[in-house]
Formats: sequence, structure tokens, C-alpha cells
Amino acid sequence: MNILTFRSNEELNEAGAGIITGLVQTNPRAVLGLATGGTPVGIYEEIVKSYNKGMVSFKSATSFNLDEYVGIAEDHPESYHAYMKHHLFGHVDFAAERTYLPNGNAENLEQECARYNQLLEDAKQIDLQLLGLGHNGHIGFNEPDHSLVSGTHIVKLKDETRQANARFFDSIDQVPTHALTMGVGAILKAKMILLVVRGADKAEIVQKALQGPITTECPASLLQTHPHVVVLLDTEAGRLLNA
Ligand SMILES: N[C@@H]1[C@@H](O)[C@H](O)[C@@H](COP(=O)(O)O)O[C@@H]1O
Repeated sequence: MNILTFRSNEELNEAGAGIITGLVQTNPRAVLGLATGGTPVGIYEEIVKSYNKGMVSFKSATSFNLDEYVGIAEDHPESYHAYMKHHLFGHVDFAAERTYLPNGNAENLEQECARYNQLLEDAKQIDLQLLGLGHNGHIGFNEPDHSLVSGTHIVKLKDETRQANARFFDSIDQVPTHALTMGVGAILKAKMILLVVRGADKAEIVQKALQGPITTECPASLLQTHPHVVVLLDTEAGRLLNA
């Protein structure tokens, strides 16, 4: 595991964007696993800047998003469909037919999970999976539990996760109770994983995830088993790591 700590958000964003654009420059047909939440916003901004300078094109790339809420419309401002359009897809040249997100409004959610799994299987392997980290160690929406699921599945969000995401909604009651998420099997199958974490409030979970026991009670700890993980931290998020 390659852990890099940055003193400023700017440097962290440039490093994250540089890894992603560098991959697409060398492999224009790269398959990217993309994440949402507050953490990647600055990285997406840097990617858009590089695109606007003509340094990179995504027209032959493919993307899979990790997750989507169940039961809010795609055009709801807090849906992950809307998030991706707002922060990335609306500004760069990804081909719409090669940007995939689970559909949290599908009539049959089980079938939707199966469809998404099939798409992932057809793509063979994600070249780079971008991840943020939940305060309880969740990755995507794979919440801590006594067992974890390998493929795309429906998940009941923990109260703490809904609380954490309530800042994006008018009130906690509006935060969806369920989501569809790629499973840990699909995440760990990626060739490379880029985990990004910021802020003092995540320092404890960063230490547990990267240096604690490998346990389904902290899904991110499973990343310790992956052969190619790069972690980008700000100094606050990294402050409890043992040298
Ligand atoms: N499903 C997302 C995750 O993909 C994200 O990494 C995490 C942290 O979010 P944030 O970056 O806003 O702290 O929680 C969200 O609920």
C-alpha cells in the first residue's frame, strides 16, 4: 500500500487528478470506477481543468459508479446521477453510453443489481477504482456488518451514514434509507485502487482501515489485501497513522 500525505487540498487534488488523467492518457480505453461524496469533488475539478487544457480525452473511456440512492429521481440534485453530471460528466467528453450508474429507481431492484453485475463482468476489469471512506469504514455503500456481499446489492443505510449525508439534503428525513452499491468483490477486483480521505474526523477510521485488523466490521480494511492501493490523505486524516 502506497500512502501519500499532502499538506494542502490543492496538492492532493492535483495528485489524484494526475493519477486518473495519466492513466487515461496512456490507456484511452481505460475503465474507471468512480465515486461520489464530498471527497472527490476537488479531484474532479482538476480533471475538468486538464480536459479544458486539451491534455486528456475520455471519449473512449468507460466509467462505472459505485452506488446510487434508492427512490430519489435521477434529476434530484442529490442523486449520484446528478452529482456526476454536475461535477464531471457535464464538463468532459465521456460517451453517455459508456458511463454507468446503478438505477436506484428501477422497478425491480434485484434485476437492476443483476444487470449492473453483468455490465461489470462484460467490462472484465476496472483499471482504477476511486474510493472515498465513510466514518464507519464503509466503501461505496458497503456498510460494516458480520458479512459482506461480493456483487452489486441493495443496502439499508446505517443511521450514521444517513446522518453524515444529511448535510446534502434539507433534512435527515429526506435522506434515502436504502441504496444500490457495487459489492466489495467488484471493488477488490479492480487493477488499482485510489483511496482518498480528508479531514480530522476521519483520522481514526483511516488508522483502523489501513493498519487495524482486516474485518468486515470495517469494510475498508479489506483494502489491505489488495496488491495495488494508493492512498491520498491530507495531514489531518493521516495524523493517527503509525509510521
Ligand atoms: N456512498 C458514499 C461513499 O462513496 C463516500 O466515499 C462516503 C464518504 O463521503 P464523503 O466523501 O462525503 O465524506 O460516503 C458516501 O455515503
